[in-house]
Amino acid sequence: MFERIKPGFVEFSELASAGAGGKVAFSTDDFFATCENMISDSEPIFIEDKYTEFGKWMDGWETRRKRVAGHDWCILKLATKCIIKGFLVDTAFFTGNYAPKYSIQAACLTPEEESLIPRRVEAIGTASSEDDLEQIKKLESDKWEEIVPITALQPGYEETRHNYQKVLSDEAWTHIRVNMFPDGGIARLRVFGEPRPERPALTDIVDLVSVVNGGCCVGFSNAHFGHPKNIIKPGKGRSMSDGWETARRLDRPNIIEANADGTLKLQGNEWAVFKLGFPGTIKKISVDTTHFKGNFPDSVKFEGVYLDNFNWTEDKEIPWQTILNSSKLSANKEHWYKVDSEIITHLRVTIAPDGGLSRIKIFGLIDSE
Ligand SMILES: NC(=O)NC(NC(N)=O)C(=O)[O-]
Repeated sequence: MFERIKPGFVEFSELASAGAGGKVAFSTDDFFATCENMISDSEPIFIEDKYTEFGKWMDGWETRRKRVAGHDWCILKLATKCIIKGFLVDTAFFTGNYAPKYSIQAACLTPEEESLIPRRVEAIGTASSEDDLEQIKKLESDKWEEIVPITALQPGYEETRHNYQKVLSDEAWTHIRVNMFPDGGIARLRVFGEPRPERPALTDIVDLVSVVNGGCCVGFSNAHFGHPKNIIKPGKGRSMSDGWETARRLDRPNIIEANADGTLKLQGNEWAVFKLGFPGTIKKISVDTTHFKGNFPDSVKFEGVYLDNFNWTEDKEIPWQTILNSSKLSANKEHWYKVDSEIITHLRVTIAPDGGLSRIKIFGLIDSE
């Protein structure tokens, strides 16, 4: 194992992957392998003898060897407007064909500007037409700020594939432009950041903890198999690895005892705390244990709190208020609960005694203040 020590910014939500809601808006060349692969949620793989009619099948974005001036680039739409904290450029398996250098620009595009991007057709063996390139020039305004200058990449061997890059800008962006100099392949691009979406209308019922509405995980007790930031992503979980899964508690022999009446007495629990995108009141909760069959938690509890300064730290005494009393869960299923909370800024989800959740949703109304 050559896993490098990961930088702190990987704790932030990932906001470019397809599972988070990221999209490829444009790419200059998709000859060997399409740009969509670069934002796939799965880990890249290599299949020794797999070839397409265009060349070696590669699990990433790979362009042709350029025989004309210029470089290849693409535009990605992020899952939500966000402050970018850092990137992981993974060149896995691209060895003699990795992009030697890259840079990243970012912009906050209006819907009108976004509509200038030519319609994307995802297919290997394709390249953007002269018309598309002419059309997209209209977007090459001073809006694109360089947030990663031209930087060398390392090849996709196990010990060098993970190219991390910290970002210091505090501005919020909707799109990034990834430039490869001059051409080549990138297996995966991960964008870590803090969501900063536009405020939804006060009358809309929204999932206040969803990452696309600005929610983020700010603390947890255990994330051994899967990080709790996964459970606030949109859509269904892809597999167990796309959820929050704790280790089996080491005090297991003592955690499950029977009360005198035969009911279970569970001891110990695991928790995760989330900051909501906007303060609001919660009306409906969904807890989804999809994929967790032999390891769903026995029960779940939801609590909330309004913190004036909008900050939470583990060492603070927090006056948590119950929103959903401890409720039994079952395997591989979405559970719905009606609730009626005060205005909250933070949510604590407690599972007893341990196990995994796929997704949570808290539908409610944004506070008018
Ligand atoms: N063996 C290769 O990977 N060759 C080429 N790439 C693909 N995908 O065929 C290349 O050199 O760019």
